[in-house]
Amino acid sequence: MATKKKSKPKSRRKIFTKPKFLNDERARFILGVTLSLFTIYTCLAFVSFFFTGGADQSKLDIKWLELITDSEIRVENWTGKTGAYLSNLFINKGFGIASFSFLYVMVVLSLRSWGLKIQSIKKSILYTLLFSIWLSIGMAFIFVDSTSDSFLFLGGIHGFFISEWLISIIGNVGTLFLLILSLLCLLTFGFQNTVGFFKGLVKKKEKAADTTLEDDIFEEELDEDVTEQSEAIEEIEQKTPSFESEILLTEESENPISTAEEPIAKQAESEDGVELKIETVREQEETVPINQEPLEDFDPTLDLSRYKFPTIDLLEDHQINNSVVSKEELESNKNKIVETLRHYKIEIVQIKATIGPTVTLYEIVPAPGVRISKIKNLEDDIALSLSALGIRIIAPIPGKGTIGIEVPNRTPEIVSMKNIIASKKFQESKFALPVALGRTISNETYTLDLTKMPHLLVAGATGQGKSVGLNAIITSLLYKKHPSQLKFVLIDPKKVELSIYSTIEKHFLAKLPDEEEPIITDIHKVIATLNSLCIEMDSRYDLLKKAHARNIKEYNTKFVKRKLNPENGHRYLPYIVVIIDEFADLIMTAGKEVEAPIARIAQLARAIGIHMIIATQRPSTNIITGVIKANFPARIAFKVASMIDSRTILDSPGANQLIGRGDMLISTSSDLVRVQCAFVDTPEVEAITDYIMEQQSYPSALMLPEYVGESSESGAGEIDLQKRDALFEEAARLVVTSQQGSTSGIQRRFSIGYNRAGRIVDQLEAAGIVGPFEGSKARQVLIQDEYSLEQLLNNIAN
Ligand SMILES: Nc1ncnc2c1ncn2[C@@H]1O[C@H](COP(=O)(O)OP(=O)(O)OP(=O)(O)O)[C@@H](O)[C@H]1O
Repeated sequence: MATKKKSKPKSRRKIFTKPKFLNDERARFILGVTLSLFTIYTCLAFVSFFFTGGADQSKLDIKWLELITDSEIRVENWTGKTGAYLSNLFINKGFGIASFSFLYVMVVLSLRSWGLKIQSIKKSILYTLLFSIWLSIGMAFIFVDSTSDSFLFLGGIHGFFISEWLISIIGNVGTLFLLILSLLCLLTFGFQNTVGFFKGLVKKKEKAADTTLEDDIFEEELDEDVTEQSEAIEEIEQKTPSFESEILLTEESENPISTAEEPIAKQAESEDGVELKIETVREQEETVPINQEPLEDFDPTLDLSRYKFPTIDLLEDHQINNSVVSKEELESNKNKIVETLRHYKIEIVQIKATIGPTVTLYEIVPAPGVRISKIKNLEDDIALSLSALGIRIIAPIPGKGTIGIEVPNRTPEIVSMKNIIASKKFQESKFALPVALGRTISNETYTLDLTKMPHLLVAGATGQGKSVGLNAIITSLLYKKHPSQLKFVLIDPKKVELSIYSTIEKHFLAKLPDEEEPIITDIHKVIATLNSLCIEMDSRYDLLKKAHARNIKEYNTKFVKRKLNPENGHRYLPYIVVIIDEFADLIMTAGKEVEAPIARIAQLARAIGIHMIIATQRPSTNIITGVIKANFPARIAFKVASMIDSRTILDSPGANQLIGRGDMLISTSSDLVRVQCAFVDTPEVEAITDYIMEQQSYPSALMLPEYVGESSESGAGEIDLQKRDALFEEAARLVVTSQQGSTSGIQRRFSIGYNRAGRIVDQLEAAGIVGPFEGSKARQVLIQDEYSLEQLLNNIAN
């Protein structure tokens, strides 16, 4: 079955898939070197051909093998027989000097092996081929006579024959027109702004014609205008520090006359200098559309522009075998409910059944005068009379004034992830981080926006569907997000559940810089990763502050609109989703060390796009502590063993009455919804990750900031203060004046790496300027004023 599943997507994939060995960085390196050297070699051979081709020509009309094996033959070409043969083949027998353009394709290929993309390979091959064909015909057409007695065919044999053929059919003029037309076609389809360029040329000509008449009259005023205008531009430049205006002004200043030539010149005649300044500002605004080309929106997906989102057929339809709830089952349950209520003298006016995937909701409207609390008190009796597990009474159903009794179906349905992903609701969802979880009792697709939650706590006894639930969450995000927009940090102390995602490391995962494993399993690394996320959080907050953005959405919009300059440290911020499977294991072994950074991220990370999903089998109060609970308002409960567990997770009973196999209660703010979790099997997840893995990736996983917490603790004692960092004194002054001893603060202030900043902090600790490492909190500053600091620095220096 598995083979059948996997073969499907493969048959649909592109013919030219990247060879497997190119996934290895070393192989790519060697290939890059080989291609680069070969490009240089070929280039030398071609150049040499112009000087030596005449002398070599008579020796090159034999096969290459014969040529290289015959030791009698000597050639002049600087690159030997092979070079001479190659150049003759390409230049004379092929495309003439247009053969040089093939070197461009080789440069593109070599650069790609080094990880640099200047153009798509397909495009560069296509355009180079078309251009070579055109140039070779063009060259042969123009130089048909001048090279007739030379060894060199500037258009190659290819160009010669085609041009001769064309001339015989449409004559010289026709061939010339055809060449012009085909060149225009090439330029128009090859470069986006060709049409704009020609339009611009025409306009410039028109303007020039208009203004020549006025030029003499306004010559003097123009000089003044230009000076005043450039002053005004300078003024604006100082006032508007934005990235956009910088580009605009540079372009403007390249051609100041053309802007001065326009209406401003006319105004100068009748109005004074102040007016002119105002005109200049308006003029500058109007030029934006003309200069828009360099300001085209930044596209974060461009690096992996050919990335294809997983297709729906990678998922399976598990719903085929679902059986429907029979009428007889519905009738029998209805009768039992009515009878039991009657037994307690409760009359009902209406009863309505809504068949859900796992349970059917019987909605009762009691007769007037019946108190709802009376029915609620009968919960246990009703459950007993229906003698079924998993009965839940909702009295009243919020916002409806009816009473709901959920009765499990005899054969629960499986809700396929395939149907949920294909649903209109999910497909058309505009959520920033859309998660499709399953189906509600009324068979609606249940989706939520993770950014709104903003974190999720998932709990449930073993075997009740937690892992499937986590896979459903991850899968739905993979179906909607491009690798540039989303990164996962996967923490899995159990080492098995999330390992399936390690293959998409370079597309979708984030990890510590020198970490080998894509999925974090070791407790020390978990602590370091969580603290590193805190650093990332701080640095993202700094970026938002600098950009005057309130949240990641606003920030990224500004970045995309090129209002934030990458040279000032700005970067496109992907969402980061941190998933911790088996949180209990972490808290039991590391306690506060994991709880503190988790709580900190949970409290603050909403605005900057870091969201956490923590899952546990053991929903007891020593694991889901008050701190954790307070920071995770959105919770999902699969079936748990006891009502106490249910209260621990949801603050209400109910999760203990679920029926398992993905039956869950989702609590968001005040809402509590029963949802049947979508089922996605491991082979399906594998098919999705394989599909992603086989596509072009980033060179590595996203690198989180370095965290050097623990090493600083042990290292401080061994620091040699004689080998102080060059920034030691400055950093000490910064720490004392700001009374803040954080490594990230020093890193930002001096624009240095985290490791170096960490070493400086170690030295500050050894010198007694800051206190010891205190987890994710900033260190205490032990020197209170600058005078004491200077004394201390003097002592160290002596
Ligand atoms: N949504 C679902 N629909 C149908 N069956 C499900 C669903 N979720 C889980 N199951 C069934 O329950 C089994 C156990 O699910 P899962 O592995 O997710 O449990 P778990 O809570 O993660 O257990 P553990 O905590 O021990 O890892 C699955 O193999 C599957 O057969």
